[in-house]
Amino acid sequence: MTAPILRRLADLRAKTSQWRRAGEVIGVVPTMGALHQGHLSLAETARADCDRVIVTIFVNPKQFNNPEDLEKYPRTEAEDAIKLAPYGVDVIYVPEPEEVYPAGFASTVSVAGLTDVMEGEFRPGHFDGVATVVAKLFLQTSADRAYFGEKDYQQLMVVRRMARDLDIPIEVIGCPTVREPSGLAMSSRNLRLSPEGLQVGARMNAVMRDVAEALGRGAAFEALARKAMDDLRLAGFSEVEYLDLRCAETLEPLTGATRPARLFAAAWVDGVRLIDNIEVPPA
Ligand SMILES: Nc1ncnc2c1ncn2[C@@H]1O[C@H](COP(=O)(O)OP(=O)(O)OP(=O)(O)O)[C@@H](O)[C@H]1O
Ligand SMILES: CC(C)(CO)[C@@H](O)C(=O)[O-]
Ligand code: BAL
Repeated sequence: MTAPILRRLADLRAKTSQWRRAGEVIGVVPTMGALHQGHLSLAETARADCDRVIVTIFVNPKQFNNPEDLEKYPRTEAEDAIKLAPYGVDVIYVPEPEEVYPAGFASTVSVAGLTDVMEGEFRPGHFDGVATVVAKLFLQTSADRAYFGEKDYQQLMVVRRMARDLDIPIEVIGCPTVREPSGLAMSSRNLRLSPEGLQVGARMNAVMRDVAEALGRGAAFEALARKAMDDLRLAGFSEVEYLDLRCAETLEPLTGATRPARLFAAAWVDGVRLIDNIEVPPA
């Protein structure tokens, strides 16, 4: 059975206050819809972990630095509800825009430091939009636990910092990236890739895995990175925005796999911006 779709905060609160009174643990999975197996894996984990599960679907205009990206973002609400049916979620919260940003809305949540690099650098304003909407969704749902994908690893770190800094009593849980058999990280934006674009996209993870393996053998990042960026362009990416090796805990840049390290990339194909990140074994 498909879960009820609630569009009004008052209706959501009627449910959550009942659940809280009964002492039930509430989990939330925030999404922008166009659900795929990556999102569904978050719903599955939340279902196994919590008494009540809320999936939110809201295409948040404040986090899109690129108007064309916002306009082309896929919206597939009816299919999304059907895809969620087997996962037994309790409520799908699809707020009307004015439930999130009522007239006169004037506040921004901004996380410093972690947002200076990578996605923050190439998508100005993006993380202010994410932190603001996620803070609102945490407070609106009054969830005890929130589930985010490691595919957006920097976002996961930003959201965790925001919740701690603002004393929002919620545990932010990171879940592994779900991939296509080709290695391509599942993403709603993949829907906009041509068959050739899908093949190019898959090369991102393959190139990253080669770099991670060489780093694990003790190689220095600088030379590897230059070759890997060339490889990505040769594979068909029209632009490679970054290929960075960073500390998995602080996001500081690293020259080799000397600390818990992660490799991050962003590149364009078919006019679509793809991102990925993977753990790097210690050298
Ligand atoms: N392949 C994936 N594996 C695990 N979690 C994922 C995956 N893709 C997205 N998520 C997570 O789902 C949540 C909602 O993400 P979102 O709706 O932006 O989907 P998306 O596929 O990342 O879309 P896009 O990146 O194109 O905006 C986020 O926590 C995100 O990290
Ligand atoms: C967390 C999120 C739902 C906030 O709009 C979005 O950034 C996403 O889908 O990853
Ligand atoms: N996947 C993070 C949301 C975004 O790309 O805007």
